Amino acid sequence: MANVEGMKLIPPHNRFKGGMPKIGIRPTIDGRRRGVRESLEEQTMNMAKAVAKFLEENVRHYNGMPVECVIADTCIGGVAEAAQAAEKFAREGVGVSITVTPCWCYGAETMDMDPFIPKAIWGFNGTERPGAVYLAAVLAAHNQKGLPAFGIYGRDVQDAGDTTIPDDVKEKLLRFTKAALAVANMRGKSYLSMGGVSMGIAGSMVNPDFFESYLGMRVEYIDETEFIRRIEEGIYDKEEFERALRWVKANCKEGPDNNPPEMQVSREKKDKDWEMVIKMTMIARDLMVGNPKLAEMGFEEEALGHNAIVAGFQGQRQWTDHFPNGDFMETILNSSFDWNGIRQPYILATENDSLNGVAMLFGHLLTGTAQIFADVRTYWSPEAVKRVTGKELTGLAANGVIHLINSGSAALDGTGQQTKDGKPAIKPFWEVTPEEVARCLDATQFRYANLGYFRGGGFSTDFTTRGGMPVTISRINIVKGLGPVLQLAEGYTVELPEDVHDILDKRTDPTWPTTWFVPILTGKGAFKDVYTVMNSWGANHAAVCYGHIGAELITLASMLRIPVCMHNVSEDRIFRPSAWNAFGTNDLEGADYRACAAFGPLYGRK
Ligand SMILES: C[C@H](O)[C@@H](O)[C@@H](O)C(=O)CO
Ligand SMILES: [Mn+2]
Repeated sequence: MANVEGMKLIPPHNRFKGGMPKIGIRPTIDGRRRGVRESLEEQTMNMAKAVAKFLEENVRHYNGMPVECVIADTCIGGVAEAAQAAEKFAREGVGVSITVTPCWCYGAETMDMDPFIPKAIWGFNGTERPGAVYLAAVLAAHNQKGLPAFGIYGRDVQDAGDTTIPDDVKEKLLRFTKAALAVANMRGKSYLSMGGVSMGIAGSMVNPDFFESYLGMRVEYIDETEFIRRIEEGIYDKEEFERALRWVKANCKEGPDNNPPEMQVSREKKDKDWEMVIKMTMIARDLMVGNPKLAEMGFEEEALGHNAIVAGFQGQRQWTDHFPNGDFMETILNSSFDWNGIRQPYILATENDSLNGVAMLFGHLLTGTAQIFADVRTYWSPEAVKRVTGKELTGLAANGVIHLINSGSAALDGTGQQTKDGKPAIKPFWEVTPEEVARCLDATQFRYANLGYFRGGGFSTDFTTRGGMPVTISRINIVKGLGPVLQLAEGYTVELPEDVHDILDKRTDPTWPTTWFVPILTGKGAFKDVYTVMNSWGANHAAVCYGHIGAELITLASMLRIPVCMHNVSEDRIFRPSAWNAFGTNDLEGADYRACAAFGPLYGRK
C-alpha cells in the first residue's frame, strides 16, 4: 500500500509570470438621457453583477484559481464609454469579454472591438425593452467587421424586473467562458520541444506557425543534451532528489521484467536508471516552468524556465537507444501528484507529438484534469476477439473496442482510481484526495522497459484503466492546403474480463498502460461503427480527457478558427459564434470549415 501520510494539496497558484486573465463584463445601454437611460441603469448593471457573481461562483481557472470578473465602471451607452471600458480592461488584464443588456443600444458604437479577446453577448429576452434587437444588431456588426462573437439569447421571455439568469443562458455562459479562458490562458505561453523529431512522427516536426497563428503561443526548442548537462553538472535540487528517490522507492512498485532472461539487466543498472529517470523528471519540469531553487544555487538563467504550459520529449530514438526512456518522467509530470504533494499536472507529450500535446492542453485547460496520452493502437472487432479468446464481447464493448496504449505519458490518474459519486473518475487535481493518490499508485506497476524498443532501459508505466468513465479522445491534425483540424470522439472506458484483457494485452506490450475505449456511435459518417471511428482517426495518437467535453472543444476550436473534422456531439450542444450561421445552417460541418477559412487563424498575420 502506498504511503500517503502527510500528503498535502499544493494550493492552486499561477506558475507563470504575470496575472491570470480576467473576465470583463460590459453592461451596454441605450444612451438617450432624460428618461430612457436612467430607467435602465439599474437593471443593466444588475445583469452585469449577476453574470459576474454566477461566473465567479461556478468557474475556476485550469490551475484551480478562482476566476475574477471586472465590470466596466459605467454602463456603456456610446463610444466614449466603450473606450473607457476597453482601457479599464487592458489595465486589469481582461482576456474574455461578455456584453450584457436588457435593452436596445447602439451596435457599432458600444461593441467590443478587440480582435483577440473572445466575446459573447447576452441579450435579455424581454419585450418592454428590446435586448434581443440589440443582440441581433450588434452581432450583425460583429460579423460585418470580421470580429466573431457568441450570441446568447434565453429561450423564454423574462419580466423586466427579473434578475435571475435562466438555465439555458447559464449553460451558454459556462460553455463560452470555459473555452474563452482556455484561449486567454494559453496565449503568450510556450510549447517546449525537448529534442527533435521522434521516429519520423510528423507531429514532432513542431510547427511554430501553427502555435503562433492559431494559439498565440511560441515554440521553444532545446536539445536533449541539456538533460545530460544538468545531470552531470548537478543543476537540480539535490534535497528534492533525495526526497523524490525515497518516495519513489516507497510508493512506485516495480513489476516483473518482461524481457527475455538473457537480455535482462542487473539490479545495479536498474537502480541507476531509477536515479536517472527521477532526475529527468525534475529537470523536464524545471525546463518547462523554472525553479527558484536553481537561482539560490547560482543558476539564475536555468531558474527561469521556458514559460512552457505544454512540452514534448522526443525520446525515441537517439535518447532511448542509449539512455533510460522518458516514460516515468512523462507519467509523473502528467499526473496530479508527485513527491511534493497533490498538484497541477504538467502537460507533456511523448514522442514530442506536439499536436497531441495541444489536444492534451485543450483538455487540461477546459477541465483542470490530468490527461492520458496514447497510441490509437488496435481496433478489436467482436469477431477477432472471439477468434483469439473464444469469448464474446458484451455490454458497452459489444460492438468492438479500441485499444489505447503507449509506453509513456499516461497520467497515473488514468488508472480511474479516483471516484465521483462512487464511480471511477479523473478529477481536477484540487479535488484529488491522498487516499485516491494511494489507489492510483497501488493500481500501477513500473516495469522495466522493453529492451527491444528501448535499448537504454528505463521504466514503463503499467496499469489498466477502470471501465465506466465518460471520456473524450481528441487530436489536432495539420493538413497541407487546409491547416489544422480537430477531431474528437466522446465515449466510455470499458473493462474487459480479465482473461480476455490478458490475451489481448500480451499480444501488444503488457508493460504499458491500457485504456479500452468505446466511442458513442451515431450510425452516421465516422461514427457509423467502432471500426470506422478507428479507421477515420487522423494520426497514431489521441489525448484522452475525462468527461464528455466534445461541446467545449468545439466551442474552443471555433474561437481559434480550427475546423472540427470529426465529432459525435449532438447539434443541440454545439455553440459557435453567430457568424457561423451565415456560412450555412443545414450542414454545420461544412459551415464550420467555411467560417474558419474566411476569418483565418485568431492571431494570423499576412
Ligand atoms: C516503442 C514504439 O516505438 C512505440 O513507441 C510506437 O509504437 C509508438 O508509440 C508510435 O507512436
Ligand atoms: Mn506513440
